[in-house]
Amino acid sequence: MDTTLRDGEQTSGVSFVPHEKLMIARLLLEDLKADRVEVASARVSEGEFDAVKMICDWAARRNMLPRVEVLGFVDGHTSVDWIHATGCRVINLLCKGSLKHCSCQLKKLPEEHIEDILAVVDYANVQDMEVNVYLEDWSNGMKDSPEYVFQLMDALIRTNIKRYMLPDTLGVLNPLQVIEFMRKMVKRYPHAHFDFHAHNDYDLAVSNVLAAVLSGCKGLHTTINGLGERAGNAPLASVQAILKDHFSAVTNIDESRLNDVSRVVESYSGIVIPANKPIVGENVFTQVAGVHADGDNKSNLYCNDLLPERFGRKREYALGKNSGKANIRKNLEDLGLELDEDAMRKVTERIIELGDKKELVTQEDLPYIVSDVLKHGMMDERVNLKSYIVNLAYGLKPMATLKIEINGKEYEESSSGDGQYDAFVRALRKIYKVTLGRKFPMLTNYAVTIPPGGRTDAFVQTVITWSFEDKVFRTRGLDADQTEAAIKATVKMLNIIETEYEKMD
Ligand SMILES: CC(=O)SCCNC(=O)CCNC(=O)[C@H](O)C(C)(C)COP(=O)(O)OP(=O)(O)OC[C@H]1O[C@@H](n2cnc3c(N)ncnc32)[C@H](O)[C@@H]1OP(=O)(O)O
Ligand SMILES: CC(C)C(=O)C(=O)O
Repeated sequence: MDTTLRDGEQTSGVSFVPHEKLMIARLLLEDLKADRVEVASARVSEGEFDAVKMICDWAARRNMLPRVEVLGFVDGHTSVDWIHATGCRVINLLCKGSLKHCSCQLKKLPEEHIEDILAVVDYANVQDMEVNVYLEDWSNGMKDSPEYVFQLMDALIRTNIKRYMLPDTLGVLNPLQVIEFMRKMVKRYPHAHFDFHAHNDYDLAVSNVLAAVLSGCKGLHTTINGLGERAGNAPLASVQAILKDHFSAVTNIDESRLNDVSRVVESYSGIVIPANKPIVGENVFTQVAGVHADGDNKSNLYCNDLLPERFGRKREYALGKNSGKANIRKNLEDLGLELDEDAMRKVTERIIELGDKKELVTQEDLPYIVSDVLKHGMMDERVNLKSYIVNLAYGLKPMATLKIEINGKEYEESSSGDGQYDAFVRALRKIYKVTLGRKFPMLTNYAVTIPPGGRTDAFVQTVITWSFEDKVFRTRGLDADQTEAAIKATVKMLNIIETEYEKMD
């Protein structure tokens, strides 16, 4: 069960608007094929009600409604009515799984809490709703008050509750404890369906999920990118990969869509995926060391079962001070370029030199480096920025005017924009789209790095990611001025796409 839209939204700073929730629910159910999704908590807000209703309307049209779940509270009729009115037919009832929570938060005796839960379950049944229950703080319950957990379970097991969802609410368990506690539950209630809900406070969420699987638990809760309260939940991508590769488990998840869905959630949540996050991080399929690239060239010696193509990704070979000839050869191959041994040595030396100065070298930089090192016109520049002015004035919109030569012809254009670079790109877009009638690439990411040290004259590196037709590529600009660095990266992009325009013409 994926709970990106409920626990994932409990990540500090994350709030999805209804159409984003609907889009993510569709991706989870239709593209990734998650078995179940928890999309909200009841009573939260009007916006949340609208979002759940939109998701349920959509799911009902596709016969997926039983796969949509909403968390509700032990509050008489209130949560059940709220959820029922959205069209959702599954309530995940938040019950207290430790004596401490029952007595300190609800200020109830166990018998009173059980009575309240049974009343909600009865009412949900009358409304024809399926009921799952959370035993919130179950992990501490098993440590400190197991007799309470069993008293609760003994009462609930006599009802038609479908699933018992066991959360490690504060992420305090280790895998050995998960095995011990989960086995106790399975032994005492052999016919019950248990879900396990991990939290990552000790970075053990994924390990704990696997321990739960080994101990007889039947359902797992995950989120995209591991979003969730505090340190988050178990990330779906990692759990899926481990289940398949280490346990030969079969799930319905379509791995090839994991990366795309992760990117959508990254963008809607605003929580950037760490570059080293397994499966979906930017760097995890990039070999850096020259020895690795060499081994891959000879016999894929540095590849494991996590082949990037499984997840809709591609292996890359970084360029920098740890590069050897093999990294460079791999990148040249991708560009359809070939160099002799001497040229190869010179280009390798230059890349190492740049890497030593902390400069990032992208694949798109390679033709320029080759051209520069070999002093011949390999990189024939068909787009030249002749002149430009960008200005910033208090109280006025930034303006840009530029003159550019494209395939020997000069064009001039001006535009205002939300910032200097935005004005520059708008002027450029006018030339490409209006004057030349061409498509213009979409800027999908813009990353600025400033070396530490607080110097205002330091070089700024701007790396822009573009998407054009079915290609995604990055260009880099380096300058003491941030706007100029971005403009340099943009002109590199324009030269790269010239060949694409040629193919289209
Ligand atoms: C571990 C988890 O992730 S639990 C996730 C639960 N989900 C959420 O909290 C969703 C977001 N929450 C909200 O929008 C709000 O907190 C609401 C609408 C649920 C309640 O809001 P408020 O009425 O303002 O109460 P508030 O947030 O201050 O306190 C929570 C109340 O719920 C009660 N409560 C706690 N757990 C439960 C439960 N399982 N069932 C019923 N009531 C509960 C508390 O005792 C407290 O009641 P009190 O005010 O009578 O002391
Ligand atoms: C909703 C609750 C049970 C939860 O997310 C948790 O306990 O971690």
